[in-house]
Order: sequence, then C-alpha cells, then structure tokens
Amino acid sequence: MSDSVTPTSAVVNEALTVMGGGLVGSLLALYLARHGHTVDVFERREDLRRSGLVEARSINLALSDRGWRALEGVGIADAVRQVAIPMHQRIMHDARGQLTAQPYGQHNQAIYSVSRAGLNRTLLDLVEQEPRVRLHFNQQCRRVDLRTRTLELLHTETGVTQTRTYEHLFGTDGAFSAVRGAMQKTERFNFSQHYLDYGYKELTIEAGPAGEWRLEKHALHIWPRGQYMMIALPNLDGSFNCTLFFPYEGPASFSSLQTPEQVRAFFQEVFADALPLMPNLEQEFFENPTSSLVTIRCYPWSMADEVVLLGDASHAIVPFYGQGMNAGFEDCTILDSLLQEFGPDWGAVFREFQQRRKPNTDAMADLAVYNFEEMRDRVADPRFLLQKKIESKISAQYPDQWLPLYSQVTFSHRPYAEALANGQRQEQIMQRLMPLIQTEADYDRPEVQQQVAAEMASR
Ligand SMILES: Cc1cc2nc3c(=O)[nH]c(=O)nc-3n(C[C@H](O)[C@H](O)[C@H](O)COP(=O)(O)OP(=O)(O)OC[C@H]3O[C@@H](n4cnc5c(N)ncnc54)[C@H](O)[C@@H]3O)c2cc1C
Ligand SMILES: NC(=O)C1=CN([C@@H]2O[C@H](COP(=O)(O)OP(=O)(O)OC[C@H]3O[C@@H](n4cnc5c(N)ncnc54)[C@H](OP(=O)(O)O)[C@@H]3O)[C@@H](O)[C@H]2O)C=CC1
Ligand SMILES: Nc1ccccc1C(=O)C[C@H](N)C(=O)O
Repeated sequence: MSDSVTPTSAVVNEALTVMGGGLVGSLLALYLARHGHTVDVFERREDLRRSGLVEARSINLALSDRGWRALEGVGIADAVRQVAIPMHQRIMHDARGQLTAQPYGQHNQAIYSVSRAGLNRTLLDLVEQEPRVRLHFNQQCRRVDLRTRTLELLHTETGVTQTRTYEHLFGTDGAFSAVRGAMQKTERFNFSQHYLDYGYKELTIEAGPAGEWRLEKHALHIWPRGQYMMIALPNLDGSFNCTLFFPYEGPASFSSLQTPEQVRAFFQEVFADALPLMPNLEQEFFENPTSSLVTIRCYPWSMADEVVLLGDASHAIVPFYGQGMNAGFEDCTILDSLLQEFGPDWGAVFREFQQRRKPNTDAMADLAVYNFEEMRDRVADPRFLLQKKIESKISAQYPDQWLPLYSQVTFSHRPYAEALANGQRQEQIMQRLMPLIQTEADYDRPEVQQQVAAEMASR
C-alpha cells in the first residue's frame, strides 16, 4: 500500500468496472482500490503473464516525468526504474552515417526506455496483490447498453457470452474503445479521427555477440530523412527496437517497396549505417504489420456518474512525442486528486475530470503531430540545432522565466495546454532573436544580450 494515496472514505462497497486491463486500466484499478473501492477489471486479451508465449518482439516506450509521478503514486516507480534505460539525448544519423547529438534537458534529465509488456506485467502483478481488485482475462466487451447499464462480454476462448450490469464504468479499452463506441451513438457526442498518410513498421537492431549495444545505449536514435524517418530505442538485452515511419504511397513508401531486394537496396541507400545491424530486415519488413497512425478526439468523456473514458479511449495521439502512455498515466494522477477532493461523488469527479483534462490532451495531440515534423526534418538542420542550444543558454541564464517547450512537456507537470501556449510565445521570441545569431558564441555579444534582456522584461 503506498503512502501517497489516502483512502477518502472508510467503507465503499459498490464494485467499480474497469474495461481494459492495459497500461492505463491496470494503473487506474490500483488507484481506485487504494481509495477503498472494489474493482472488476475486464481484459480482452489473455493474461500476458501466463500465456507462456515468448514475445516475438520487444516493444518499448519512452517513460517521462508525468508517467513516473503516476507510478510513484502507487509505489511502483522504483521497481520500474530497475529495468528502465535512461536516454539523455537524441542522436541523429545522417545519410553518410555522421552523428549529431541533442540533449533532451539538463545533464541529469532523461526519458526512459521501458518494455511495454514488462510494464504491463509489473502493473498486473501489483493489481493481483491488491485484494480489492478482481482481474478477468479473455473477456471482450462486445456491447454496452448505456440505458440499462449492461455489458455484454464474450469469453474469447470458450465463446460463452455473459451479461453483467455496472454502477460505474471506466472505459480504458484503448484507441478503438468499445465503451466509447457506445457513447458515440448518444446525442451530442462529438467524435473525430484523423489518420496520417504515414504508417509504421517495427524492426530490430540486433545485440552484439556478447549482448552489447551496437549503438550508444543511453540515447534515442533518429535517422531523419525529410519526409520520413526511422528511430531506435534501446532494450535491456542489447538490441534496439526500431520503428520506420514511412508514407503509405509515393516514390519512397510502403507501396514502393515490394520485394526483399528493393527493401535492402533502399536501406543501403538511406540507412546505410543501420543496415549491417539489421540481419533480419527483409523478413521483419514483410512479416511485421504496417500499422496506422491516428489522432482521436471526442467529448464528453463521461455520462453522469455512470461512465467515464480515460487513456487512449478518450485521447489517442500519434506517438511522436512519446507522451500517449504518459498522458494516460497522468489521467490517473488527476482522477486520484479529484477523488481526494470530492470523495466518491462520481458525477462531480467525472465532470471535473473531463473539464480539466480535455484542453490539455487536445494540446498534447497537436504537440505530437508537431514533433513528427521536428524529428523527421528539422533535427537535420544545423540552424534548428543552433536555436535549441541558444534556448538552453537562455534557460540557464533566466531559469525562472524560460523552460524549453520540450522540457515543459517532458520534464514538468505543467498542464499541456499551458506548455503549448508558452512554447508558441517562446518560438516567436526565437524568431526575432535568431537573425542576430550565427554561432553559439554570438549569444554573449552585447546586442544579443540586450535583445534577450528586453524580451525577458516584456514577458
Ligand atoms: C508505435 C507506438 C509507440 C508509442 N510510444 C509511446 C511512448 O514512447 N511513450 C508513451 O507515453 N506512449 C507511447 N505510445 C502510446 C501508448 O502506447 C498508448 O498511449 C498507451 O498504450 C495507452 O494505454 P491505454 O491503456 O489507454 O490503452 P492500451 O494500452 O491500448 O490498452 C487497452 C487495453 O484494453 C483492451 N481492450 C481493447 N478493447 C477491449 C474490449 N472490447 N474489451 C475488453 N478489453 C479491451 C486491450 O486488449 C488493451 O489491453 C506509443 C504508441 C504507439 C502506437
Ligand atoms: N494513436 C495511434 O496512432 C496509435 C495508438 N495505438 C495505441 O497503442 C495501443 C497498443 O497498441 P497495440 O498493442 O499495438 O494495439 P493493437 O494495434 O493490437 O490494437 C488493438 C486492437 O485494436 C483494434 N484496431 C487496431 N487498429 C485498428 C484500426 N485501424 N481500426 C479499428 N480497430 C483497430 C484491433 O482489434 P480487432 O482485431 O478486434 O479489430 C486490434 O487488435 C493501442 O490499443 C492504441 O491505444 C496503437 C496504434 C496506433
Ligand atoms: N517514443 C517515441 C515513439 C515514437 C516516436 C517518437 C518517440 C519519442 O519518444 C521521441 C522523443 N520524445 C523525441 O522527441 O526525441
């Protein structure tokens, strides 16, 4: 039991229903239980800890401060830290294999590569130790009747369907949420989904013969190529999980690479330094799925005191800032603080939750799209990198007035909408400043210092 979550009421008997035992659902169940509630979690997949399946691929996620805070709230952060790899910087690989580094923040700051399956497993282990939570696997929600508060659940192995009622339903069933699907059919429910013209494919950079990392371990690697890019995040076993973000159509696209020879020739031309580290490239390229990239927005997220959506079910964003899970975990932190404020007045908790959270996840959705342009294109531009260095000098000189946008999003708990607005104001200042600057040393020139001081005074 963690110290940081105070149960708000002594006896609460009503069982809560959490649909989806993924990253957000399992963390949410822990928070709800620690507020004294009994919780039933229904998860479509089999129990990934008992399936006996060795994962075909390791897939990792970047965890940062908002996620860490939510994990700390249930006392799990230290365990996760043991298996997380800090990434202090981006390392860009140009077409000739030349490397450039860009730190993410101050020298002690990093984003952390963690295994998605490992994290989910750790969360489920913790959930299982919590006597107030019951986990039900292989239970796929097929239908939600919002009027009668009834769920239809299909057992994916036996094919048996059961019907259950709920008092309070938490939809944490991901981007293609069945709970949201039912809400979409209610009056005045807003919904939009927007797919990028890009898809992604997961590939692997293999470990060296002694399990060593063949690229810098403490970095997120980027191969920026203008209209597309590849990235790589380190795994504990010495391998890297690579993701190719690539157009569906066009001259360099998934549709233009149809044969193993074409794939190899293309990688030889544009990712030459990575190719020798990817011995199974052709096989992975054709066996691994090409997945789509979507932003989903909706509102309202709740219905009276009956239903609420959290995580990707309410705000699926493209992955380019590495914030989707972090934002979903932050949902749990916010809900926890509202439970402390309102107790089990679910109508008030759900209403406040959606009102406080929606502008912030909308801002995060925009930031995520913005970061794709930055990663695939701007990081290859020396002027962009110079601008970032100047920004960190301003931040060092005026620490109370200037935190770079990336740090606001990644290393702070400032609401995302404030971070975005602040970042836009800072970008305007940089646009005025950069014409005066050609090198890093120019920052110390008197006219630059005067201009910076004037900008700071007028903020
Ligand atoms: C390529 C890629 C890279 C990413 N990288 C990062 C990153 O570095 N950092 C980061 O913070 N985020 C990242 N994300 C985003 C992150 O994966 C999601 O934001 C996060 O998984 C959302 O968690 P969730 O619990 O809301 O949804 P999910 O993780 O999707 O969990 C939903 C759960 O509900 C279950 N479910 C679905 N439908 C039903 C149903 N009908 N009945 C019962 N159960 C159901 C699913 O089986 C699943 O277990 C990335 C996403 C992608 C695609
Ligand atoms: N924002 C984004 O761009 C993306 C976000 N994600 C998030 O990460 C989570 C975990 O990823 P992962 O484990 O790979 O999940 P999956 O890609 O395995 O998706 C889970 C299930 O969602 C359904 N689904 C997937 N793609 C679509 C689609 N385009 N349209 C309708 N239904 C779809 C499928 O269900 P069925 O087989 O029953 O049809 C699939 O089995 C996702 O659930 C999602 O929340 C994932 C991909 C992209
Ligand atoms: N996890 C990811 C998955 C896909 C694409 C990007 C990321 C990132 O984390 C990018 C990192 N935040 C960056 O800005 O360099």
